Amino acid sequence: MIETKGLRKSFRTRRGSVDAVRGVDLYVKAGEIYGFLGPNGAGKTTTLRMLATLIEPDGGAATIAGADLLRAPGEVRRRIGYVAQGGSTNDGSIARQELVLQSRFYGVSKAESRRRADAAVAAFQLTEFADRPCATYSGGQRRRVDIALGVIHQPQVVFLDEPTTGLDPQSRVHMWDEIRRLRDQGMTVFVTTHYLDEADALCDRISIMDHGTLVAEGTPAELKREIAGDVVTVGVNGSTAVAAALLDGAPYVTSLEQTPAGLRLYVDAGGTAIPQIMRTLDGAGIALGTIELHRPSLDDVFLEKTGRSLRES
Ligand SMILES: Nc1ncnc2c1ncn2[C@@H]1O[C@H](COP(=O)(O)OP(=O)(O)OP(=O)(O)O)[C@@H](O)[C@H]1O
Repeated sequence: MIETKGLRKSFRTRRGSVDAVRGVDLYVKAGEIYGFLGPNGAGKTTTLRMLATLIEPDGGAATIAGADLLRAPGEVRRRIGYVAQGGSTNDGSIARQELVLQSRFYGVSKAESRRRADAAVAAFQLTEFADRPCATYSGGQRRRVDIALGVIHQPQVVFLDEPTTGLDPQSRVHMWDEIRRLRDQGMTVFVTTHYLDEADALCDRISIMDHGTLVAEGTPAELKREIAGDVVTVGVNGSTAVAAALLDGAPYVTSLEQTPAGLRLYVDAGGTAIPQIMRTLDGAGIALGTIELHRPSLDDVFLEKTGRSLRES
């Protein structure tokens, strides 16, 4: 649905030039939620704006929903929706009217535009406030209106630039449901985010960008598995040294450390290793105190690829 090859963009500044995007190859499948993750200034928005035809790439190629970005940007524009970081509503506008206008803008008849606006008001749960000015909406309500506006012309692909930034946790989760609903209707969703938990919970696949290039791509689970497997911490009632001797060298344990709290085991897959660890200890008459599974986070992936933490950057 989206394919790019060597996409790049530099900006001239007073001090010289900034290579914002330095050759990005992306492949986004139809009907998936694709997350684009990276620290501030990584080049996410610049990439998104190129794909949404808002700025011209300096080089490379891209096809979006079957249309060529460089040769047929007008065609790309008709097939996509774009929701900017700050949204596009102003305080005085009224959601239902804006939805009708936006639909009319895409050449849809008045009657059909009204019908679509009513359907969007129901689908995005805007009924309570859709006929009041936007100035009176909460942050989450306003973001829902922004997204409803971005998809009123029923695009094949929608680009969402940080749709949940600034929302409280409950509104963020609500927004995830809205985004999943778009995917379930067959839309391809390309979403940028700073939030690791969001990328993890929401996205079918993600890529991580840093300094204008992609440093990792895959499903959240694949990326996390790729780096380290899982960690299981075990506390035993009795001799930790005996438990360590029993578990060290077990085929399902990659490596093992003794810690003040007990044992730290590195395993390929915690879900299968935990029952085996429990059986081994039980068979030797060692009473288990605690056992916990820790899965590596996307931050660990970023740390592994770039040498620094996404949270700190
Ligand atoms: N119009 C511009 N002129 C000069 N430099 C720019 C321009 N737009 C972006 N940049 C620079 O390009 C780099 C990438 O910026 P971009 O906005 O794409 O990053 P981002 O990953 O979206 O960051 P954020 O998460 O903060 O939105 C940054 O160094 C930024 O300062």
